[in-house]
Amino acid sequence: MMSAHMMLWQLRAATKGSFCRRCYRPQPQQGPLRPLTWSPRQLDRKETNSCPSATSNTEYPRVFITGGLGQLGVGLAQLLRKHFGRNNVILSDIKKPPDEVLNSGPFVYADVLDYKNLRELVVNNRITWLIHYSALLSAIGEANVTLARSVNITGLHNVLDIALENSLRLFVPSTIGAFGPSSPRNPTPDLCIQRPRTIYGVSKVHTELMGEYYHHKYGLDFRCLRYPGIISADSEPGGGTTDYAIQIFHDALATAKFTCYLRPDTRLPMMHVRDCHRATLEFLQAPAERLSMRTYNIGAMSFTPNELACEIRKHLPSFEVTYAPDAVRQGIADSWPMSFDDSNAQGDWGWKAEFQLRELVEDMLRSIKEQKKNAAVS
Ligand SMILES: NC(=O)c1ccc[n+]([C@@H]2O[C@H](COP(=O)([O-])OP(=O)(O)OC[C@H]3O[C@@H](n4cnc5c(N)ncnc54)[C@H](O)[C@@H]3O)[C@@H](O)[C@H]2O)c1
Ligand SMILES: C[C@@H](O)[C@H](N)C(=O)O
Repeated sequence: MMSAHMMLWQLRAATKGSFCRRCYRPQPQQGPLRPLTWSPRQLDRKETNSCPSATSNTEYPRVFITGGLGQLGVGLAQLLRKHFGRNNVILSDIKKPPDEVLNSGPFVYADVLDYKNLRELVVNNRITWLIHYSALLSAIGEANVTLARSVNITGLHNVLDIALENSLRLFVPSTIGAFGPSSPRNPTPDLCIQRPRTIYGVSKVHTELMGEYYHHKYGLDFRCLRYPGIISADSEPGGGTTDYAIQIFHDALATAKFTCYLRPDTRLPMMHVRDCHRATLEFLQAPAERLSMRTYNIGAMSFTPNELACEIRKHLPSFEVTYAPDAVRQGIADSWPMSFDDSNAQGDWGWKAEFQLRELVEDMLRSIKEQKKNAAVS
């Protein structure tokens, strides 16, 4: 049985092209829309799950972030709230939020494997943009393939269906990990062979292809950026291969010693977290006609552990690094791009990173020192 809302959506999509998410006026068609043939999932319980802010300003997008308590979600929510208003950005996760997150704006529990709950949240909070951050990253995914397959693939299917049914703009990040040993590695272009050897990479190629398929078949406004390794001072990394490039700063300041699980010459693309958040916002705001693709590489810099250590030594001359490569993470890193070609993102929607290695190191050391000082005071 098809819900009335879904039938209406199908009828509109089939007969008139896509519609404005707020006023339902017809919009220029972005791709060939065809009648749907699959059975939508049904809503069979009362929808009560809404945030107190569900009736706030409708001029701005209403944003919902899944997996928002990881390394990237809180910072992105902060930036989006500056632009769209505190109550127009709802963070969600399956973890308990710290006080400062609860006090900074709406937060709700949402498991991306619970389709009905997620749909209820999207409907009751009149969401227009969905940012899907829930995932198990590369190293932790290899340690738990079944869970990674479930969260990264089944979770994505739920999100895709909900985005389609509710005409959302859907952003899902991909990664340098979506490439593999047979991809060109230096630099890696947007379009090339992708045969990753991790469940994380496989799930992200699946994301890219499913999102693009829904875009071309049904007109879903799917947008995807392949992030490099993201470096941030104020949040813990979530079990990736690029995490060394965060831990190194904490250890450098704490003990002036660091043991690196990658070889000194392992080159990987990296990006400062503020560039990552800005890229995400700019890409989400880019007019559809400027996007010649739906999945873009974004780049900033590329360095090895040895180059990073040398840059840190300019500030902390006694800093020592020893190398003890870990077979799993070294194997993953050796199969990933060494640098990213992001010329399409630059040309289509004006992407340009602000942080290079020097600025990144200065900012990380300053931010961590400041955190330590604040912690000592409180
Ligand atoms: N951090 C990076 O360097 C990086 C690089 C490339 C791409 N990305 C992508 O960006 C996104 C965010 O990355 P991150 O570093 O914040 O990840 P993270 O691992 O730090 O956070 C992921 C979050 O997902 C949540 N989660 C797990 N299972 C869930 C479920 N069933 N339902 C809802 N939430 C669930 C976790 O609790 C966690 O808070 C991911 O999709 C990741 O693949 C990150
Ligand atoms: C690169 C990225 O996807 C993540 N930081 C990882 O290493 O798994």
